[in-house]
Amino acid sequence: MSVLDEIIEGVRADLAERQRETSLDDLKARAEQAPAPRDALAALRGQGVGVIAEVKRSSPSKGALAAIADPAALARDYEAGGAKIISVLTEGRRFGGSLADLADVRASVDIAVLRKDFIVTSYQLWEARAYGADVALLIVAALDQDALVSLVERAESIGLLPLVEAHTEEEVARAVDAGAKVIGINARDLKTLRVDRDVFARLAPLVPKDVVRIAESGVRGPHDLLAYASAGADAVLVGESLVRGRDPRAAVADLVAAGAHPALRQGS
Ligand SMILES: O=C(O)c1ccccc1NCC(=O)[C@H](O)[C@H](O)COP(=O)(O)O
Repeated sequence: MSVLDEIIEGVRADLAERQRETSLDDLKARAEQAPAPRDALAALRGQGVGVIAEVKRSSPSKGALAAIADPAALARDYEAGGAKIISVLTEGRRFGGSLADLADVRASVDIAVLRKDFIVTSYQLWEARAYGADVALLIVAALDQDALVSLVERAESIGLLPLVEAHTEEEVARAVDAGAKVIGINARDLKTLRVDRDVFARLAPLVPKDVVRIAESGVRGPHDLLAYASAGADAVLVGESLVRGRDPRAAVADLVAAGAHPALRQGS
């Protein structure tokens, strides 16, 4: 069984527990009460190469990364540093996250928030919206094509922007066929956990020009942002280097400054 399969097995077990506790109707009612979605697509299409800053306590590849007692305070630092979107890992077993983190972060910042999890059912999309997410991650490798298409449509119908994540040529083609407006290319192979930053440069040309391209994983500092930008990234998604650093606000600001360089993209 691959790491991704193991993660999803745990996600399904935890999901079954939550589904026993909260009916879909109750979840939909909560989603109705949630604050209106923020326009993440406009943010991503704005000037410069944007930064999506992640709240990440631990990971399967690195184990414990940072305690993060107050995810909302970290998110406010990210926002003050100029992040365009906050990513919140809500998977509990391997990443130490929760839906409570998502709600806390969303209530504490004025920018859009991504639910980063292993979404396999529409119930999780309703959860994402109910707890305040504006964007939801859909991982192509975790879904068959019918499920991917249906989750992209369902996400959009309830006001979530789907960020569709691909790792291979075939997965990029599936993301495009599913109608993704935003495609993330993850440098981390979810089967081996190896990070290969060159994957982005190889796959980005396969993404149509009108689709936002996000480079995910492996950003250690401005030099990696600039490399991804020169390969066509509209934004980068950064976790580990921000949560491990001493000053997350300054680290985001350094990335944002690099992404605002006049030689890079000027928005669409
Ligand atoms: O981070 C992991 O070890 C991991 C393992 C298996 C599935 C997903 C995983 N990470 C999720 C992510 O995609 C990253 O958190 C995100 O791209 C940020 O990456 P980084 O800046 O390298 O922490």
